[in-house]
Amino acid sequence: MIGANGQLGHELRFALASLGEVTALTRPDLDLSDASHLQANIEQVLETHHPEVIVNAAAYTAVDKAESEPELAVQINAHALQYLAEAANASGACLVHYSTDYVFAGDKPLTHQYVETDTTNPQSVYGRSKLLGEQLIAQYCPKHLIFRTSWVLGQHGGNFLKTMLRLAQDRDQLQVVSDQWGAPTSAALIAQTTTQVLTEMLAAPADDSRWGIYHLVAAGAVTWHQYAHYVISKAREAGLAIKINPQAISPINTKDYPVAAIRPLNSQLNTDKIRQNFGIVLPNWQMGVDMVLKQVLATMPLTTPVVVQQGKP
Ligand SMILES: NC(=O)C1=CN([C@@H]2O[C@H](COP(=O)(O)OP(=O)(O)OC[C@H]3O[C@@H](n4cnc5c(N)ncnc54)[C@H](OP(=O)(O)O)[C@@H]3O)[C@@H](O)[C@H]2O)C=CC1
Ligand SMILES: Cc1cn([C@H]2C[C@H](O)[C@@H](COP(=O)(O)OP(=O)(O)O[C@H]3O[C@@H](C)C(=O)[C@@H](O)[C@H]3O)O2)c(=O)[nH]c1=O
Ligand SMILES: [Mg+2]
Repeated sequence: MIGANGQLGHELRFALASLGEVTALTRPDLDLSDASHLQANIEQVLETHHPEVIVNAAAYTAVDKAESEPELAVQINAHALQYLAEAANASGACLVHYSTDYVFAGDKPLTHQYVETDTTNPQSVYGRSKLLGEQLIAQYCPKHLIFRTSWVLGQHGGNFLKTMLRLAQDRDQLQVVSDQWGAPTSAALIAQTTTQVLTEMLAAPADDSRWGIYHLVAAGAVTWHQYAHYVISKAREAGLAIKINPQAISPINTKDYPVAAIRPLNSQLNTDKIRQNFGIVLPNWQMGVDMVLKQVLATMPLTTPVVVQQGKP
């Protein structure tokens, strides 16, 4: 597994262990930005470990920063994957990879979800780099699984949930966009589902029609504003010293939150394909958010909830 120190990488370390021995590689073990040595380095890694499955959880994920360093984002999220896919294919290994809702423009009506075959049209450097990565993997390694997910949160690494908890402790005002819709999806859910699909596919022939691309997101949809409100309210109930009153989290439009990269307004991904091919029914986004919130709060100082005694003057 590559990218073992990311949000998803941490969860994959645990989940994949049920399939066999996991080699968890981090950036110093294999640097995907090292274009001139990458092909040789990948071959070396494969010769050393002889993996049956290569899972790539490494990526350039800084969406706004990518706008100012597109070459690096495209190297890590796309060009590096051509070597990986070629080497996987040559060795007979299958390649598992992750992509994003940001490959879509997000201009579909909000009453509709994106399906795997919908036309892609990324609006950001990050989205374009991830789309090119998908295409290179599909071209160079037919035995692949690409899981498109969205709004990932986990115990380890940075994410929106942690950002909101930090801001809610420091500020008494917050503005959060309320016109982008998607599904927060926990890294643990992605890792468990990957393992479940892989368990089946490792027994499948190289030409099984189920290799390919799948949407893998929690069920339901929220705006970032609703998500922030949910997390901050729950953290306050749990005893975190929240400065902001949840009523002071203001919904704003995307156009009033100027950032470098354009995000999709509709990030809703349809998961019928993974259900039809593998019988996997994904839980609501709240389940993963509650779980991660509990894990994150366990690392923070909480005030003892005030016990109100009843029946006394
Ligand atoms: N985060 C999200 O909201 C979403 C993520 N995805 C996709 O899911 C996958 C996992 O994302 P997530 O776990 O959140 O990402 P993280 O940003 O948490 O982790 C990415 C990992 O990639 C590693 N990495 C970055 N550059 C290189 C490099 N040059 N060589 C080797 N490793 C590198 C990082 O290493 P280091 O720890 O050293 O920095 C980090 O451990 C990615 O493919 C991402 O595009 C899809 C939808 C949403
Ligand atoms: C911190 C903050 C963000 N926002 C907005 C900006 C943005 O539209 C939205 C989410 O902010 P983030 O910077 O966390 O979002 P972003 O980094 O774009 O998250 C994306 O990451 C990549 C890797 C993916 O693949 C996507 O699925 C998605 O998870 O909330 C506010 O409105 N107010 C705030 O105070
Ligand atoms: Mg981000």
